[in-house]
Amino acid sequence: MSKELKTLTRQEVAAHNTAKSAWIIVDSIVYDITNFAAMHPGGEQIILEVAGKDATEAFYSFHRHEVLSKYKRLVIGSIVNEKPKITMGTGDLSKVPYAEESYLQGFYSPYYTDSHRRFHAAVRKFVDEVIRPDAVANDDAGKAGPIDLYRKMGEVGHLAARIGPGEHLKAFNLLGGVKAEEFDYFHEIIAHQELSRLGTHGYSESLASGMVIGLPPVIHFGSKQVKDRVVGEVLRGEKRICLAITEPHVGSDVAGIKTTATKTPDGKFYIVNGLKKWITNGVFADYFSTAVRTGDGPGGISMLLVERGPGLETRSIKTSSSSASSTAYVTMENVKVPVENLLGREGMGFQVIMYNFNHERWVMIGAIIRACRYVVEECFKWAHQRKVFGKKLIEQPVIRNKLAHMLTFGNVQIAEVEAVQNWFENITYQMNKMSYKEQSQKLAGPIALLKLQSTRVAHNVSDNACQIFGGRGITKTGMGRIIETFQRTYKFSAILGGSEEIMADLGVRQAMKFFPADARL
Ligand code: HEM
Repeated sequence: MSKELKTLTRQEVAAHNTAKSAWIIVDSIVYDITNFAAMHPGGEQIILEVAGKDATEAFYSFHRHEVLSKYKRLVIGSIVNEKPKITMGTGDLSKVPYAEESYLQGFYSPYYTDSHRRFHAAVRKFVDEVIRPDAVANDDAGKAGPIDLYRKMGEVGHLAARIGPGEHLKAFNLLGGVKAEEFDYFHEIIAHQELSRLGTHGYSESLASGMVIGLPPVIHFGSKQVKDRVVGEVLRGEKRICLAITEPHVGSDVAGIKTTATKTPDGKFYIVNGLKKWITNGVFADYFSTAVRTGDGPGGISMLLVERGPGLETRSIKTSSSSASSTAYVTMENVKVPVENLLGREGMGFQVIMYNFNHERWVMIGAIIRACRYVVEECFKWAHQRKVFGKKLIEQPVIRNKLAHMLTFGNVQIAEVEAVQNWFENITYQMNKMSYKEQSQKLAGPIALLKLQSTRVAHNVSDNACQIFGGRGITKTGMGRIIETFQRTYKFSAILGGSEEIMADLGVRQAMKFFPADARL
């Protein structure tokens, strides 16, 4: 039974100013901390010092707003004729400048329509209500999203949305009432970015990052028989898939993979032997879209859908991210795979892998930009909450300068996060307009360069955010939680899907292809 809340005057609260009866006011709500004080993680004395008083400012100097929702049991009432000023409802848009993409903060956009806004509002609500409540605890505990959460994501078409526009969407009632026909890459990126906004890198990764890169090879290159069996069950969240390309000795240089697939004499199976490393979601995956060697050289690479079974083992790798991402070391020893599970033709593996690389990198760019934006929001809030040397941080020019560096690019006043966002939207628009073939020809270079630029921006954002948060920026719990996670995990995007160095080289090499023969200084 819920307890009855009182309406109290500030004088009434002031009378409860001792350890025997201690009440405090935080944002017009009255908390009875009498029994809690001795258990208070920040210490008994500090909290009793404000007994009987309005402790709003003191509270927000040391705690995230979410602490209050965890301690609702301490609430006994509210101050007469006052209402909370700090309202953060689930699913709400942030009003902090630059905390949302500009189309969500009252600016015009040539790209986003009502359909995108509807989709955004519904995805945000779903993520905040269904996924967010356990995200931090699971990320801390290294626990991946459970299969029933996958199923919920499947039911509302969130998994299908993360694979992008296409026929596969027709089987789902998409969030926001969006029709499969109107769904484009701007819708898709919303589905990815809202997970990035959780601020729990490992846990967010556990929610189907493996599928985002592992399922497209099946959709585009699988035989009808394999597709009919696998695509639906993965998109409904019943089974899970990952992409298995990298090996202990092979990272960005895919041509060097050593895992072999040899046909049995009757031609009915491949026997797969080899090792795969850094396989996101591999720990719990049922399916592995796997790069194997069926011959020599780059033309000897093929893609196979390997299913979990005898001979295939996975173990968790501890990375800087939470173990929730379920990144795996995979051993395949004499794993028997039906030849029907070949994705594309034998020797076509390189094309199958490359086919999805642009999309994968584009997803990663969208995710890291959104994570940067979240960090900027945290810094803005913190700079307004935190007082040092008698002033709010935001009143210190040095802090404004650091914030400016996140929002600006060097001395040129172009917003760093906003700049990459704008280039990103331009590329996304090209993806909506171009055929897949045209995208492959024209966008590999720009996407590579933008990925490089976005992770460099992330580097600067992380660095400045850490300085602004000080010790809290390197503390896992409390005010700096998001910053600590970000500085520990942004490097994933700078390495996975092609390292910054490879991206730089690829970007310039692609531009060279279009360099006119008659151009001279
Ligand atoms: C409803 C009232 C309050 C509740 C439920 C509460 C709860 C908590 C919790 C859960 C933490 C651990 C924070 C974390 O690591 O996430 C904490 C830390 C702390 N609290 Fe409170 N608190 C309350 C009020 C206050 C007030 C009024 C003050 C100061 C006057 C205060 C001062 C602190 C300090 C100094 C810390 C340690 C912060 C740090 O590690 O940097 N608390 N409190």
